[in-house]
This record gives sequence, structure tokens and C-alpha cells, in this order.
Amino acid sequence: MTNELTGKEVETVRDIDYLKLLARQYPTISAATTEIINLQAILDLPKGTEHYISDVHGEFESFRHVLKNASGVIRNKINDLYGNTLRESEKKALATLIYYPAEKLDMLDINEREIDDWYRIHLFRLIEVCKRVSSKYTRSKVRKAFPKEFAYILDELLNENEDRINKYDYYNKIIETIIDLDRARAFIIAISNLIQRFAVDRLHIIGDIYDRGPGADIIMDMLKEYHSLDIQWGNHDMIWMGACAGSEALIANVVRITARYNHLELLEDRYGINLLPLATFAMENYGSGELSKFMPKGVEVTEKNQKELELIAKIHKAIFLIQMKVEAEIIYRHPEYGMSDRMLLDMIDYEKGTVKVDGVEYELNSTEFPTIDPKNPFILTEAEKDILERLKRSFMNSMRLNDHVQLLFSKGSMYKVFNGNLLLHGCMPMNDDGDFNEITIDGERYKGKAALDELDRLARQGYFNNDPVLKEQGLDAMWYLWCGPSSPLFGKRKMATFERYYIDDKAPHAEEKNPYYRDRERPDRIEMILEEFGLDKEHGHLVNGHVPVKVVKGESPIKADGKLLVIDGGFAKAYQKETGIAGYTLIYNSHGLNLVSHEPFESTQKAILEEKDIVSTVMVLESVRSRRRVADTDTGKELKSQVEDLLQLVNAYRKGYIKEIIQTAYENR
Ligand SMILES: O=P(O)(O)OC[C@H]1O[C@](O)(COP(=O)(O)O)[C@@H](O)[C@@H]1O
Ligand SMILES: [Mn+2]
Repeated sequence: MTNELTGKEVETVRDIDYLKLLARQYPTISAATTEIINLQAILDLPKGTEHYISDVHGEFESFRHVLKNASGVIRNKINDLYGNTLRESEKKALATLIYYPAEKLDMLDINEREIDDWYRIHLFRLIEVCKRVSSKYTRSKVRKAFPKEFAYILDELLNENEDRINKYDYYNKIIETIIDLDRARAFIIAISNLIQRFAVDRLHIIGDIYDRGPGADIIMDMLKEYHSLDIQWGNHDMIWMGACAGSEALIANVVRITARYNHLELLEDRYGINLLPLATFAMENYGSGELSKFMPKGVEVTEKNQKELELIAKIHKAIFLIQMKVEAEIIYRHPEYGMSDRMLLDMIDYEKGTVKVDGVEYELNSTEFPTIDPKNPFILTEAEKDILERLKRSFMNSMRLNDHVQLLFSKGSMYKVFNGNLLLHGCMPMNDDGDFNEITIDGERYKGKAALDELDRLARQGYFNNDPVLKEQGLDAMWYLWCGPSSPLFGKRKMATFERYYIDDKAPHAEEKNPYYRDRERPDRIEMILEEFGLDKEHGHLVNGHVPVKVVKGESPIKADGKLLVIDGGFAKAYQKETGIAGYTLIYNSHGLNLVSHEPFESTQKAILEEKDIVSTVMVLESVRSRRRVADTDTGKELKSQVEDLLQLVNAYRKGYIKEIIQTAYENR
């Protein structure tokens, strides 16, 4: 008891050692009270804007555009500011200047005499927009975001003192000087970037950055530079994380999908993965057979590219059969995964040319299996073993890939609870009667939140642990997350990859979805999930990606009375036919929650030239009468508890439990 504050008036009993530590940071009553006042001021500010994006699938140009226009946030600010005082075309041009300042300035077609005028008008406008978007933040936070070279003048321009005499002249003078010194271009670029940065306070990526599109690595580079973000892993991110950690099965999947979408240059040139041994092997073994099912998607075969596309198809086929073998090893090691029906190489009648899937016999569309011994179909040939070994080395040693995967681990997780909402890529696996699925992981049974937490831990173990047994446990769990029937990132009974390549009959191609997808229209089910994560079922939301919302077929992204929002509208070009749009995003600001739908993005060049915004409609899901404040957020909760601590500290000073620490001039020397 001697260590505790026990005075009658002290409401909460706190550990005095903790207060003494705090006293080092706030050594006097005055320092502590100043901080309390600062924190109270922050609590009163409007809540920062959250931006939710999902299933970007390597489409780096559309992603970059959506990041830049903040799903319409910047355009709205321009509208708020200039309502009827600017023409539509001027507002559009100003928005595009903010998104693509360098490119837009390069295209300026103005004569020498008028350019200074143009700069003046636009510098004024940009400063106004910047003031508007930064008004939600404390001065200190705003200052920290300034680029060094313009920090001083930005501070002057954005926080210009209302009482200054000749304020107008002072302000003008700064702008004139920027123009005279030939710094207008650099300043416009800097302030435009600043506006973009202030438009969004927090970015949430709900998974599937990787696969299908051309530039997941470029997206990762952008994310590395982003000021505040979290990532919920998608099944397509997990395969790259597992491949980098050394999972042979996931390496095979990554190479297969990258070949399928004709982006092998991503592996070879950008991640430095050597595909030569695999290409040589593929040419030797799959020289003459049927390749049509393995030709890359989305490219037309011409006389010029035919040879190259055929080589990619051979690589695609060779790695797929390697995948079937190494996946069988995992399934065999883990009977608890319940996936033995996926060991299909064993179910093939190699003479008859048929395969048994779920008890039904189907005809194969090709019987060419040059690398498979029908008696031992799962045994890798020596050449295949060698290829895997070399690929593994390449994947594990790729610096650029490790860099990106480390970001996925540090900013990412299986799910995220943020400001009262639950963010999760795929689903909460359930059984038919609506309870959470129980899964067995390494002998232990888990369900609900505990299952997700354990899978999260295991994925990290797969990458960070070098003990062979623990590493294998982790890597196998990562593979399960990719395609296991109770994986929250996958959520389907099976992944019918073999069936889609080798069986023409469409019946076995169907991938039956987890009961979650049937029940997710029911508010009570979503409420049960929110409660499982300690969230308020009345006000919380669940946000999913993963399954494209088929808007053309009348599907809505808003489910369970608005408690569930599905924002995979399909950035992936390959899926836009089905969805009819190019993706949904969410904006959660101090006024409420908005769902934004996007038109297909054609190209950056078009966005700049035609000043296209691609935000098509904004649906207001919820709007609040009184603005949400920082006090209502998770950060607010933390700040309030800091205020509590500081009040205790002030009390302890005032009651004489702790001495103020005042350094003498001598000590300060
Ligand atoms: O479109 P592709 O390349 O044929 O891939 C289809 C496969 O992708 C999946 O849909 C998984 O990817 P998603 O997470 O993007 O849905 C599998 O269920 C399916 O087998
Ligand atoms: Mn997915």
C-alpha cells in the first residue's frame, strides 16, 4: 500500500511509480495542465476522415487515382468552397491540378505574359483548399506534414494571423515572392500533395492488393509512403506472404496466377525471381501438348506474340502440376484440414482419361501428364524438386518482395477493429445452424475471434520463425488461409482450380460458399459477429471485400440493414463485366458514412486530359446530426485516459505526493 495514493480526495487509486514516470515528461503542474488543455482541444476537433478501399488486385493506376481524389473528398471540399462562384469546368480543372500537379503544369498552354496571373490565382485557390482540408487537425499535426523547404511559408499562409495589420499585403507579398523566385511550380506540387495528405486521416485496405492486375508491387510502394494505414490480409496477399516465407505450395500458386494473367515480368524484372529453370523445364516437358486452357488471360494471340504466349502457357501448366503435388503433401500432413478430397491426382484414371470429383466421374479434357507417375502421382520428379528449391531461394531472398511482405506484416492483420467497426476481408466462417465454425489447428480447437487470432499468429510464425517445425506449421496455416474451407480469407468449400483446367463439364467448377454468405443478409447474424469482437451491435458495422458485388444483377453492397458493407465492386478489370462498375470505396467522416461507387478507370492520361474523376455516385449511409468528434473515436478514448492520468498527476503534485522537478540553470547547462 505504501506505493499507492491513498488520500481521501483521490478518486482513482493509481500506482505512484507510474505517476513518477509521467512526472518526468510533465515535471511541473504547469506542464501537466498545459498538456491537459491541449488534449482537451484535440478531443473537440472533428473526427478525421477514414478511407476504405478493397480488392485492388494490382490495378495500380486506378488505385493511385482513388488515393489522389480520396473518393471524392477533395472534389467535395472544392464544391463547399466555391459553390456557385466557380464554373464546373474550373472546379474540375482545380481538382485535376491537385491530383496530378506536375503533369497538369507540364500541359499548361499559357503565354509568358499571363502565366504569373495564372500562378497567382491558382496559388490562392490551393491555399484556400489546403486551409479547408487541414482545419480538422491541430496546428502541430499540420506543421509536421509540411515539406521542409516550404515549411515556413506554409505555416505563415495557412495560419495567417487574423489580427495582423496589412495582412492582405503580407499574404500577397509571399505569393509574389514565390512567383518571382521561380518557385511557383515546386510550391504548387508541394501544396497539392499536402491537400491529398490532409483529405484522408486514415486509410484502410480490406485485402487483395495482389494478383490479376499488373502492379501490386507499385501499390505496395505507394502504401509504404502513406501517412497512416492498416491492411487486412486478403487470400491473394497471403499467397505472396507465404511464398516469400518459403512455402512451396504458395510459391507454385503465385507463379501460376502470375503466368495466368500474363504478368511474369512482375516476378522476373521487379521482384528478381529467376524463372529460367522453370521455363526450360516447361519447354522440355510440355513441348507439344494441348495448351488452350493455360493460355494467359486478357491477351489476344497474334503472330508476333504467339510463341511467347505459348511459352507462358507451358510454364503455367508445368507449375500447376507441381502445385497439385506439393499441396497434396500439406493435405496429407493435416488430416484436420478435412481436404483429402482435393488430392485429385489420386482420383484420376490415367488410362481411361477420367477423374472422380466428389464421387462423380468426369471426362478429362486432356490426358497429357508427362511429369506424373500414375502409380505415385504425388511424387515430385528430381527436376521438379530442383526447380522448387531454386524458386524458393529466389522468393526468400528477393529484397523487394521481403520489403513489401514486411509491410504487410507490420501494417496488416487478419482483421481490424477500428472506431467501432470490424474490418475483415472474407467472412466469419459459420456452420449451417448459424454458429461459428470450429477449426482444429495443430490439435487445438478454436472458433470465432479466437480462431482468427490464432491464424494471425501462425502466419507471423511462418515468416518470422526459423525453427523448421514451427516454420512449417506457420507456412501450412498460410496455405490453409489461401484455400481452406473454413478460412476467413477464402470462405468456400473448395477452390476448383483443377476442375476449371481439366474438366469441361461446368458442374464441378462451382465453389460452394460458406453459410456466412447466405446468412450475411440477416442483421442478427452480423450483430452476433460484432459482439464476438466486443463491438456495439447497434452502431457498429462489418466491412468486407473479397466477393465482387454484381451491381448489374441488382446486387447491393449494403446488407443486413446497413450493418454489413461489401466494398469489392471489382477494381480488377477481369471482373468488371460481372460487376458493372469499377469498385466501391467507403468514406467515414465527421458527418457520417458514405458509400462511393466508381466508374471504370481507363488511364491516368485520360484522367488528366479529360479531367475525369470516376466517382460516379455517393450514397449517404448514415449521417449524424451533431458532428462526430475525436472524442468519439478510438484515439479519443486513448486521449481521455491520458487526460485522466494527467489529472491524477496534477492532484499528486497538489497533494504533495510528488515533487515538481525544476532544474537549476546550472543543471540545464
Ligand atoms: O478468376 P480466376 O483467375 O479464374 O480465379 C478464380 C479463383 O479465384 C478465387 O475466386 C479466389 O480469388 P478472390 O479472392 O479474388 O475471390 C477462387 O475462389 C477461384 O477459384
Ligand atoms: Mn479475396
